Amino acid sequence: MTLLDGKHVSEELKKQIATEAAEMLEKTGRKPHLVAVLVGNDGGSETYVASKMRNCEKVGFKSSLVRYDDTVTEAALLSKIEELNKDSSVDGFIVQLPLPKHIDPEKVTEAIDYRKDVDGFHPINLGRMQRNLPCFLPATPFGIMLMLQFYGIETAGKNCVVIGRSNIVGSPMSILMARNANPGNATVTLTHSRTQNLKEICQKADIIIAAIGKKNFVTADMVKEGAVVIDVGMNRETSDKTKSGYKLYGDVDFDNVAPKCAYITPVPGGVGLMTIVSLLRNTLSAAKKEFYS
Ligand SMILES: NC(=O)C1=CN([C@@H]2O[C@H](COP(=O)(O)OP(=O)(O)OC[C@H]3O[C@@H](n4cnc5c(N)ncnc54)[C@H](OP(=O)(O)O)[C@@H]3O)[C@@H](O)[C@H]2O)C=CC1
Ligand SMILES: Nc1nc(=O)c2c([nH]1)NC[C@@H]1CN(c3ccc(C(=O)N[C@@H](CCC(=O)O)C(=O)O)cc3)C=[N+]21
Repeated sequence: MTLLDGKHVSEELKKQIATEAAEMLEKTGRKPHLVAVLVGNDGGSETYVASKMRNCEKVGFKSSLVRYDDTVTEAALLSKIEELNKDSSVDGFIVQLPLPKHIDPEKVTEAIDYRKDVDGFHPINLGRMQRNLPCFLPATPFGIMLMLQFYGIETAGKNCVVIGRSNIVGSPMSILMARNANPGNATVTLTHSRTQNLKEICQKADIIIAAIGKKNFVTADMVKEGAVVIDVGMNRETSDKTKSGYKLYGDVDFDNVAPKCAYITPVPGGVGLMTIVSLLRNTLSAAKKEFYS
């Protein structure tokens, strides 16, 4: 069993990003600039956004945080997005999800200029991804592709089962794995809460990508010997044994599944770190106008 080490891979990819950012500064006098919009004070979101900002500094980007109380109106948020769309000092921005119930995430996503949509959630980026056209790829699925590529894991012709069909992880993941590209060219089954016989479907999988949001959902009896298991889950439980006051669990019963796997990602230290590096990659691409002028 080989552990897919998100810490190692993300550090390697960040070196390359830092080099390119330094070259850009040299040539243009500008740093790539990412803005994160955070509404409310959800513990997970606070941690992830803080980590995104910290990583920007590490690779020589400028980063700014725009904070709102969870009582902010949808109109006020949309008007901020309009302002960020027009601000030429901002290369890319993200609105951290989830949003409070009174704000429609679909409206917010579509309001973002697709040329600054470094999360890759806008329908234009989604459609361009499906067509294999240059675009911002959604950070988590992109990070998983980078991880597979780094370890030279063969995906062509493999049976890939994605569990979960969210807009930000499962659905785009299934598109990327099925695309005629490398990595890609897998035979993909996209499963969700209405799927029947999930266990039997998983048992046939060469690659399982779990994005459900439930601790220990993927158990050893679902996994075939020699499978590749990618665990996207970030389930936080309070704990008095850790400094942070919480402990993170993936969606996979790691202790029992890992011995059967050819490759597996740990949580923490796996996909989450790749998500952040992908966001940095997209921000650099935005600053360089690699996809859109
Ligand atoms: N590591 C990272 O960078 C990231 C981690 N995450 C984490 O990944 C997990 C998933 O996130 P996200 O995609 O946003 O989650 P969502 O809650 O949006 O989606 C969960 C999906 O799982 C499906 N599901 C729920 N129960 C079952 C079941 N019993 N059997 C089969 N499928 C089921 C749902 O089906 P249905 O559609 O039918 O409801 C849904 O499609 C979370 O733990 C989240 O914190 C998320 C983003 C990035
Ligand atoms: N607009 C938007 N874009 C996102 O990309 C987005 C989002 N909303 N909402 C929530 C999910 C979740 N997500 C993670 C990012 C980093 C880690 C991460 O860094 N994880 C570390 C540990 C973090 C910790 O210690 O708590 C790890 O796995 O090692 C996890 C999860 C991005 N998301």
